[in-house]
Amino acid sequence: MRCRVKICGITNLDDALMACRHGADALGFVFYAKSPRYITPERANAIVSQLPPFVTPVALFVDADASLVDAVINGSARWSIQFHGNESESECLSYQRPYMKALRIQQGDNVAALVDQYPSASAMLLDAYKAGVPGGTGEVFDWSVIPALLSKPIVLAGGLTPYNVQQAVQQVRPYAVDVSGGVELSKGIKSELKVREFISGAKCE
Ligand SMILES: O=C(O)c1ccccc1NCC(=O)[C@H](O)[C@H](O)COP(=O)(O)O
Repeated sequence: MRCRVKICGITNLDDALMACRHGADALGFVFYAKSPRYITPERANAIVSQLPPFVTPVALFVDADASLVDAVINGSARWSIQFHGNESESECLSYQRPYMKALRIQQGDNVAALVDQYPSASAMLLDAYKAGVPGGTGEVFDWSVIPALLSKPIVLAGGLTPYNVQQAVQQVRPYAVDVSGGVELSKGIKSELKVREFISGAKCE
């Protein structure tokens, strides 16, 4: 089964359409004000309204107020959600949208038990842990801590690049891979060459 690709931290229409042209399956939009990839709900919904079909926009939050989540998802029925903070399953479920829950993995974590805490999630995103940095760290975690069989599709994230994504896919066999910093020219601005190479490397059988 081919590995799907989410390009995260989209901040402008040109990068969104470029990623779609190269085969991105999902685009991530960061609604966390401290991130250099932060985008307003209005700008994100303007981009989403111009996306081609068969690409999923993913709204990314870190322990956000319901008012912010609603301001984003009420702008389009296409939104899927990624909860990247300490959100409980009941909070994630309350928005009645398909969602992924991100887990920031540390050595010694019982990954299977953490995944099982979100039975209603459509997938679990496994990311690197860095104290004080909720995501977009650019750091890889030890993929060997990921059990071969888990109760949910896995989206692998954290420090992926065009140079390590093929190894990541072959070792972990995730449902999808996710990248933000590894395909950028600068924070929030994507490199077409890196995006093209990343997607090519991720989707090779
Ligand atoms: O991308 C961000 O700036 C970010 C900030 C705060 C919370 C989450 C964030 N990104 C979430 C993602 O899904 C990233 O793609 C993921 O953390 C991997 O980032 P990177 O290591 O830069 O590829």
